Parts: sequence; C-alpha cells; structure tokens
Amino acid sequence: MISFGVAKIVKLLGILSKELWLIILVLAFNTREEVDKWLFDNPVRCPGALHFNVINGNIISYGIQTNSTEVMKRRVFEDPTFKFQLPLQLAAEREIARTLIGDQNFPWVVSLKEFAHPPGEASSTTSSVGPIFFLAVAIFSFVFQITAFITEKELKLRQAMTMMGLFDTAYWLSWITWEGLLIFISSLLTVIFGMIFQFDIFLRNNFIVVFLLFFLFQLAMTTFAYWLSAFMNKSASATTVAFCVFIVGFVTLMASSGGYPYSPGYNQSHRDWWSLFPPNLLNAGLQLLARATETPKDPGINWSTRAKCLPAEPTCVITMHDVYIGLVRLFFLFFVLAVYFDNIIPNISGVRKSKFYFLFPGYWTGKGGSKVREGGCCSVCSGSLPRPQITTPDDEDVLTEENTVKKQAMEGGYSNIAVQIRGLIKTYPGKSKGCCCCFITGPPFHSVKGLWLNVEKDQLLCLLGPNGAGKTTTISCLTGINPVTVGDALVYDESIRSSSGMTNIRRMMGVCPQFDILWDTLSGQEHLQLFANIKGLPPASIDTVVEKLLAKSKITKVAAKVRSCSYSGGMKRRLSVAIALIGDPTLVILDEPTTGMDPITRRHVWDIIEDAKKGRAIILTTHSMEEADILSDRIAIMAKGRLRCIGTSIRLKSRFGTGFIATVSFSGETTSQPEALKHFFKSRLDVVPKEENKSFLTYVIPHDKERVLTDFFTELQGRETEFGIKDIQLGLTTLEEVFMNIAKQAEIESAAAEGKFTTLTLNTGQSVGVPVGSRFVGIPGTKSPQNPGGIMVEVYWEPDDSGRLCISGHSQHMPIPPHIQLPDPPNAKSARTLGVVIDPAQLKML
Ligand SMILES: Nc1ncnc2c1ncn2[C@@H]1O[C@H](COP(=O)(O)OP(=O)(O)OP(=O)(O)O)[C@@H](O)[C@H]1O
Repeated sequence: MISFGVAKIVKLLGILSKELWLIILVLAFNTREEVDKWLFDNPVRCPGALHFNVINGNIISYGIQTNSTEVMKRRVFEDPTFKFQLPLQLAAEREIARTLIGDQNFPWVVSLKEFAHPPGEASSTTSSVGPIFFLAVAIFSFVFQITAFITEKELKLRQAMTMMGLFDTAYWLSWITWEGLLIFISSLLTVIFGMIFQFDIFLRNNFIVVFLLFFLFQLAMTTFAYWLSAFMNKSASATTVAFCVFIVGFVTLMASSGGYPYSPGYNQSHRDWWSLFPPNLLNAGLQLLARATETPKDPGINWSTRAKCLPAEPTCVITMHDVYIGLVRLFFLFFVLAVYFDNIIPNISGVRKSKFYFLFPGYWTGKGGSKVREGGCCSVCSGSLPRPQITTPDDEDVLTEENTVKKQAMEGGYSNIAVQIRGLIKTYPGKSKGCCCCFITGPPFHSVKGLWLNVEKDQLLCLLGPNGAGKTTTISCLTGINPVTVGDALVYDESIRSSSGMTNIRRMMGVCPQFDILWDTLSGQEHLQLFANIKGLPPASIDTVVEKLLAKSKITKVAAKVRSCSYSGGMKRRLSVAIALIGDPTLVILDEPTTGMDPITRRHVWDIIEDAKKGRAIILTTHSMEEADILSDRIAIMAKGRLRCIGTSIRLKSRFGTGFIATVSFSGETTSQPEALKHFFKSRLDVVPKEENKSFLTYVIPHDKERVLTDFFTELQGRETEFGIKDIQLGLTTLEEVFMNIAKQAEIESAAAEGKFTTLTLNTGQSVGVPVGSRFVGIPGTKSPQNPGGIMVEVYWEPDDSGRLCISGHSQHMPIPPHIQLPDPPNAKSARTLGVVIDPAQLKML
C-alpha cells in the first residue's frame, strides 16, 4: 500500500489490512509520478495502491491503482479488479462514511456478486481443475505399471526368464516397447476424450502438441515407476506408493498455482529442482495450453509455435518445447536410475552388484566384471564373508567323489562330465537390523559348505536332502540366480563365475524351478511360445516345438489356450517341466518337479523325465524317495549344507540302510504258527518283528546277518507248511530309511556343534549329556582320520522301555563303561549305518 499524506490514512490502512489479508506497505510519496515510478520498479511486490489526493471539508479525493501485470495476476489475483480493487474501494468508502457519520461501528454491508454468465461461454475448467484431473488419469496407468513391475519381481517371473537366458537389455527394451504402446493408446484416448468433452485446450491447441504432452508425461512416469519399484518387493505396497505420488502431485500443483516457479521472480535452480517431478511439468504444460487459449482471439499452440510464449509475455520463462525437453530428460534420468538401483539393491534372492559395477569394462563387454554379490546392507559393513569350517568327509564315497573332482580339476579328463561342482560354498550374510547402511549385522549363514560333485552326461543325478539342506541354493548357484561365495562349477566346461560363461550355460540349460513361475494372464501355449522366443528358437519351428511339448506334457489343445491361472497345481507343474525342456537343453534342472501331483500325473511326469534323459544330463531334486529310486542313475544326499553320501540307489541302501526287510505272510488260522515262526527268527537271526498282524510279520534283518541269510531262507522255505507260510518277500531297506538315517545324523551333528545337549541316564547310574536327537544303539570304538591318536567314539545306544540303555541286538542290559573302555563292540559297519558319530569331546559326563 503506497500513499502520500501519510498522517491522514494510517487508521484507514489498519482496517484495510484486516479486510484484504495483505501485508500493507505504507510509503510516503509527494507526487503521483513518484508512486508510478515506485510501482514500475517493483511490479512483483505490490498488488496496488490507494492514494489520497485531497482531503478537506469540501472534498475527499482518492485514487486506486491496480497492479494488473501478468506476474501479479498469476501470483496474487487472477482478476485484480474484482478481487482487489473493488474490496479496497469499498473498504475505503466505508471508513470515509464512518468517519463522516462519526460512528466507527456503523454497519456498511456491500456484497459483491458476479453477473450471471450467458450460456455457452468458454469454460475455464481445464486451467483450474484440469491438471489435477489429468494427473489422476495418468496416475491410473502409473498404478498398473508399478504393480506390474513389482508383481513380476515378487513372483520371480523375471528370475525365471533370466534363468532361461533372457538378457537384461532385452528385458528393459521389451518393457519400454510394451509400455510405450500402451501409453500411446492411452494418450490418444485422453486427447480424443478431451475433444469430445469440448475442453478448450484440446479443441484450440494443435492435436500433436497436446498429444505429445500427455505421451511424454506418461513415458516419464513409466521410468519413474521403474525406479520406485526397485525399492519395493511387495505388490501390495504399489497402490500406497502411487497414492502418495498423487498426493505429492496435488500438493505441488497447489503450491504452483501462484506461478511458482515458472515466473521471473524465481531463479533457474528452483525451476530445475521443481521439474524433477513429472507431474509438475505436466502442470506447467497444461497451464501453457490453457493460457494460449484464454481469450477467443488466442490462436492456441501449434507445432511451429511450441517454442514461443503464447500470448507473448516478457515474463515468460517456459515454453511447451521446454516442457517436452524436460519430460524427455526425466524419462532418461529415471531409466538410468531404475537400471542402476535394480542392479545394486539386493533382489528377491538377495543378489546385488557392486555400487560401481558400471565402472568395470566387463559389465559393458559381457566378459566378466559384472560379478554379483550377496545381498545385505552394504559392501562396507558386510565385507568379505567368513568361510564355513571345511572338514574331510566321513563318508568314503563322498571322499572319493571329492578327490576325483579335485584330481580332474587339476589334471583334466572330465570330458564325460556335464556338470562339475568344485568346492562350492554359499554363504548368506547376516541380516542387518535397521535400514540402509551399517547397522547391526547378524551372523552369516553357510547354506552350502563345500560341495564337490560330478554330474555325468546322459545321467540323472538326484539331489536329496531334508528341508534346508542346501539343494535349491546349489541349483540357484548353477543357474546363476545366486552368486557363489567360494568355489566354482563348470557346466559343459563353462564357468558359472563368468558372465559370458553364464550366458553360454543358459543357452544349454532348461530349468523347472521349485515354485511355478507363470504369468496368470498367459495361457500354457503362450508360455511355451514366450520361452521358445527367449531361448532363441527359429520362429518357423516354434509352433511345432510348442505343439510337441504340449502333447508330451498331456496338456490338451483346449487347456493350452486357457489362462494358466485356471490350471490345477499338477497342470502348472507339467507346464513348468515342459518349459524346462524347450530348446532341447543339454542340462535340465528340475527342482521338485512333481510336488503336489496325484500319483497318476506323477507317473506321467516320470515318463517325461525318463524320456528326456536321453542325450542330456539332468539334476533332479525331490522329496519323493520312490521318484529318486525309479529315475536316478546316482543319488546324492545333502544335509545341513554338506554332501553326506553319494552312489547308486542299491549302494546307498546297502551302506546306509538298516539291512534287509523280510515280510512273511501266513494263513493265520492258528495262533501257534506265528509264535513258532517268531521263535524261529529269534533263534536263528536274533530279531523280533518290526510289525506284525494276523496275516503277516515284518522283520528288519541287519546287514551282518547277510552271510547266513541264504541258509536261513532255504530252511524257511522248506518249513513253509509247518509255519503256515503263504508267501515270503525279501528286500533291501528303502531309500526312505537311508534318507531318514542320514538326516537324523546331520541333525544330531548340528545339535552337537551348536552345543545343544540332553541328559541320558545310563544303567550304570551315570548321566551323560548327549546331543539333542541322539539315538544310541551301540558303542564301537574306532580310530578316525580326525582323531588318529585317540579313539573316536561312535555311540549307538537305544533306551529300552524302562528308559535304561541296552546295546542294540543284545538281549541283556550291558553296563556302559564310564568312558572309552569298550567291551565287545557290535559290528561297526551296522552300528555306523544306524547311529551317529560323536567325538568324545561332545559327550558330557554330567
Ligand atoms: N536368501 C537367503 N538368505 C539367507 N538364508 C537363505 C537364503 N536362501 C536360503 N537360505 C537358507 O539356506 C538354507 C538352505 O536353503 P535351500 O532353499 O537351499 O534348502 P533346500 O534344501 O532347497 O530346502 P527345501 O527342500 O525346503 O527346498 C536354508 O536354511 C535357508 O533358510
């Protein structure tokens, strides 16, 4: 507020300030010209002036000046006459009237109203609510985009495609192309709808100019969504994030309604920062379009005038061309950031690259150098991970396998080997508590602790092991999903540690992951076509290959065209197996392929696998012992990250099973016959029935009785009628039993290693602390490689019904000597297959 004749107007100004909510500046000027000059020099600061020319008994003369520059219009009053000048004038008149009347509370009520508009007058909706409306429209596609990116991550779909050989560049390009197409259509529809609803900016600005604004905006929002999705792993959070982006967009929109920062009062750095958020540029663009069609005479923006200010204003700081450039810049900026963060933030498997991965030439040439690291908070705090304690394997077959691999690694000669795993160690860093960088890190976890293994060509190796044994980790290292911590593996002579090697390996490999990684919206046929393309099959052959695989996996032509979300669990697994076989891979990895299948489907998948064995190596993990028994050429059992045994099914059964299983069925008409039979078994083999009922008896016969078995069963057959025997069946123990024994042994070892002991009272009255889960069935004393000087105690005890202990296979209770002095140890071989090796140090005398 500027005035001259200061003393007379001070009071009036105080009242005016309440009315107008403005900061009133009282300045004294002597002439009207001085006022004008001040206003001219300060166009941004002052909305107007009230100046008194003459105040005396005869006349009150005052003038009101309004700052109607564009800057002020945008910053303070859209309509200075209505919003500023009239209220100011009314307030001045009211105060004059009250002064003349002599009553300061004299009511003086004047209401201002606009005259009713004639119908059909141009709407200004676009410039007022337009940005919010269009931002909301664009946010829709943003929500879908960000959800799609995160879902792909969450369902490990990208991981599946990577395993099958998809390159990152192809992945990004396919996304950009697909999104580009969708955005093209949605921008086109936005402009067409804008025209249908007769918004001025759509009708009077050039079509291409308007279309390009929406297209580029949505393109920038797409890479913005990519970038944000790098920080999220759950699709449920996508909507929340999109909503937050909308709210922020709304707030910045409100903040910029006064012209911020695209007016001369603000410097370029404000504008640069502000323009980093795509909705701000959309808003600026819409404002430009609206301003270019403000009055009926305005021509609107066309392609040739996009770099000009319309209407021409000296205060113009941004043009449509600048908006386009800004959006294109944002598109590239967020794209680069998205790719960068995608690489350095640990993915769903906890894998990430170094923060400076792009500085390694190998990253760009594809010849190594882009090695990945395990996840965790940051390289600084995780440092190099400690290695697990490497021990010489107890098992002779495992030791032989390890030595063979080591020898071949040194001397060569592994031409018949498809996969050679060389001392593979996988350590996961401890989980960090806190966020981002360098908080407390838990202890690292060794998932695989030094695996040496050969998988021969044309053979199926079955990898067995209880949950958490490290099977999937081994597979994910072989498929390149997880980087190995130490060691290496060669797949047909290509190292999994080099990125070029991994690229070649992926060309030769087909993978059926543990969980079906399928797109709900794609049919079975489309899945096979997609992966056939990723595998790089010639386009002409794809249909034939897909048809064959569908027939092989018994997915009917009708089902093949149905979306995979409606498939049963078994169908999904069959489809996953079919995907693994696409492109005739020479190495097929099947991680629990028959999980959740009914017996018939399972047998059918076995047929597919049996067929697939020809001409390729297969690594199969399963929890079905029957499956392993039927399909495998060799079986490797892992537990607690180590290989526990390896060999053919027969070898494992004979080495780790409890012996032979004899099932004798009889007529059961007289009760004396089974009793006589039981007595016969007891007296000859010293065994009691494991299971019995009216019609059969089942015995487990230890291996050490193998020598007498032939004679025993010959005699038994001769006395069949006497015992009322209908049938005798003799077999080796099952693989399941082997598995259980190995798993149990690993459990106990691990309990001992972790210091978890439980108390057993011996029949000598002593108490012994033994690892949790121990089952003691004998005490052979042996020397061991780990304990060459001393005695390694293998304690195999089993409590009897009274809770006391007896040596298995002996009827009488035998006192356990206080320590190592062992009486007549039972057969070491059989005891070893049943029990647990415990170092004396692990036995605590309580
Ligand atoms: N990303 C990870 N971070 C930390 N630990 C992990 C990670 N992935 C796996 N592990 C751990 O490694 C161990 C081995 O897991 P893995 O999935 O390889 O077992 P598995 O033998 O395949 O078991 P299952 O039969 O249940 O699939 C488990 O104890 C598991 O918790």
